[in-house]
Amino acid sequence: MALCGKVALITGGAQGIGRAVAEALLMSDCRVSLVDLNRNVGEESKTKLDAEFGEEKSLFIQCDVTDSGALQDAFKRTVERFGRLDVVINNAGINNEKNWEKTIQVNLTSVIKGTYLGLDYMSKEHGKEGGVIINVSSMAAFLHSPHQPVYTATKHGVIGFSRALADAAELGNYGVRINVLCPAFVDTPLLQTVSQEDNMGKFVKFKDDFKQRMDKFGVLKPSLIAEGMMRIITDESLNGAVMKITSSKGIHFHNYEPLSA
Ligand SMILES: NC(=O)C1=CN([C@@H]2O[C@H](COP(=O)(O)OP(=O)(O)OC[C@H]3O[C@@H](n4cnc5c(N)ncnc54)[C@H](O)[C@@H]3O)[C@@H](O)[C@H]2O)C=CC1
Ligand SMILES: CCCCCC(=O)/C=C/[C@H]1[C@H](O)CC(=O)[C@@H]1CCCCCCC(=O)O
Repeated sequence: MALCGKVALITGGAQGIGRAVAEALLMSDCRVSLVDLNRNVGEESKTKLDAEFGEEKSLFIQCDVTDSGALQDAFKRTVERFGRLDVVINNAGINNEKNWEKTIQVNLTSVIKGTYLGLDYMSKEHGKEGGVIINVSSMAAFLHSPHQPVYTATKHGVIGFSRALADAAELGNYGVRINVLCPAFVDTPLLQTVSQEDNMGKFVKFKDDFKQRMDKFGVLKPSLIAEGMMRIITDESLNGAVMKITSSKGIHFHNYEPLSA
């Protein structure tokens, strides 16, 4: 996909991985809608991006992705403002084993809703021009931990949903590619939550073990995740792909057996 003039919507775009991806897209002359719950951080990020790329290149929309109406409205406002939609990145995520139902709502249910909204605005089924959707999972979907059972479950779910729908998109000629990105530990504010009782609940007692895993596996920079994301966005051959990003192997893909049925 040639990026100049294209429009991307990123949930959780105010900070961390989402923010790094927004910068990479703006550098490629895309226009970007940052959809995020956190108004303060979102407005701060928008101000910084305005100074570097120009005010007209981005939009910040305060939105809780678990509020279906607000998420629908965020897509509508993005298309009203920029006139099109080409890239959807369902990235907003939380780590909360105490309020685990919220974790399912943010990390899985909202990713499903964001994907279906992306299809509404981009699929050839609806007379649109096509595009690409990237759903953010995690290496927790491959290397589960005792500290995050529900977080791990949501990240497994993101992969299953995205790969099944990617096949449907191909069979149905939607013109939309659906792929998954699975980072290992990344240096963002989310990583701080692993030692907080408010987030981990009874699993907080494993916090030292968690930190040992970070020491063992290393912590990646958000800019590397943005590099992987840009590869998925631009490589038109990728559909149903699961990209992993780790310290030991860098950017690479998970190999699945071909369907035998
Ligand atoms: N940081 C890490 O080590 C890893 C992160 N991931 C995943 O990457 C994604 C992004 O995470 P980070 O950038 O690390 O986290 P982060 O905490 O730095 O950023 C997440 C953003 O999502 C927003 N958000 C949270 N709940 C929301 C809601 N209900 N509605 C709208 N926005 C909401 C936050 O306000 C925040 O700006 C998540 O899905 C996370 O699970 C995956 C693997 C590793
Ligand atoms: C919520 C904050 C942490 C989120 C990071 C994440 O998604 C966690 C993944 C870890 C899992 O829960 C336990 C782990 O060990 C996972 C990280 C695994 C990284 C493996 C890298 C292997 C390699 O370098 O080859």
